[in-house]
Amino acid sequence: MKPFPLAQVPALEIDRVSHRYGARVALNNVSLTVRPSSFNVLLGLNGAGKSTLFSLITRLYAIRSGQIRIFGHDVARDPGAALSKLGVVFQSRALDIDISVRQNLMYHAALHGIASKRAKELIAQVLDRVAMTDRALDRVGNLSIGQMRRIEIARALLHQPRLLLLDEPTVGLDIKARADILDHVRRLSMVEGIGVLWATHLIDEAGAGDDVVVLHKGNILAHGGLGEVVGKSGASDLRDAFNRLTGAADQEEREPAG
Ligand SMILES: Nc1ncnc2c1ncn2[C@@H]1O[C@H](COP(=O)(O)OP(=O)(O)OP(=O)(O)O)[C@@H](O)[C@H]1O
Repeated sequence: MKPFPLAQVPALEIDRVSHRYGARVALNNVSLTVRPSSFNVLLGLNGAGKSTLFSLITRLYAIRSGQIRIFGHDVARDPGAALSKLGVVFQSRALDIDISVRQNLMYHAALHGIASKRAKELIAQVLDRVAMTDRALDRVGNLSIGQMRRIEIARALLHQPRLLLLDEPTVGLDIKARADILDHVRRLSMVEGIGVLWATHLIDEAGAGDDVVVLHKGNILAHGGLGEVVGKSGASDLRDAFNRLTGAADQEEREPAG
């Protein structure tokens, strides 16, 4: 990973975070950093711990071990300041399908305490960012799944967050819609300087300029630029690197040292 300029506070810092459900360890001493203006692909198979990590970052679950900071604000101690900088697109559907796109966004703006006049300006901006301006008055239920995803992204951007988390945002989308959404969010990170953490099990969603985090059974196995992760594991491409890293970890689990 590129070093931080001294003045640049990380968008997200996860510092030695662990989480258990009863006896099951879901996250084991996880540390990772997301820089502003960077696109980070959090790669993990089912059960890797991606959703658990997102639940801790968003305070759905209490952080029992370790620390999480958003632009330097500790999520546990200073949640208001930390969460005001955060936008989230969860796996589950977040829109009311019986009302229009604009009504959904007005409702979300009201939840964030944004006054109606300002909300209208922000809604125009976010719809433009996801190329959905012409659908503002449509009932959400009439949109395709890909278009709904774009509106969910617009909704997450409404309060102008500087860090955006997306949990498996392309589930259920066809190849074209997937590529479009990836492209939109990559552009947001580049053009607007938003730090993005994009959780997926789809290896081909990681692109050449991205940072990659490999999470497997609650452990971070690699974190860095895509080229660096591939190079360090002696692999030919990211798929090969992922298979080598997770295969070696599984082997170690079967044959613990000592
Ligand atoms: N509420 C819960 N109670 C008990 N175990 C849980 C609970 N939620 C998750 N787990 C376990 O914690 C581990 C991590 O799950 P998590 O949902 O965070 O993974 P994930 O990477 O998001 O997977 P997926 O892609 O399938 O959603 C798994 O072993 C899972 O079975």
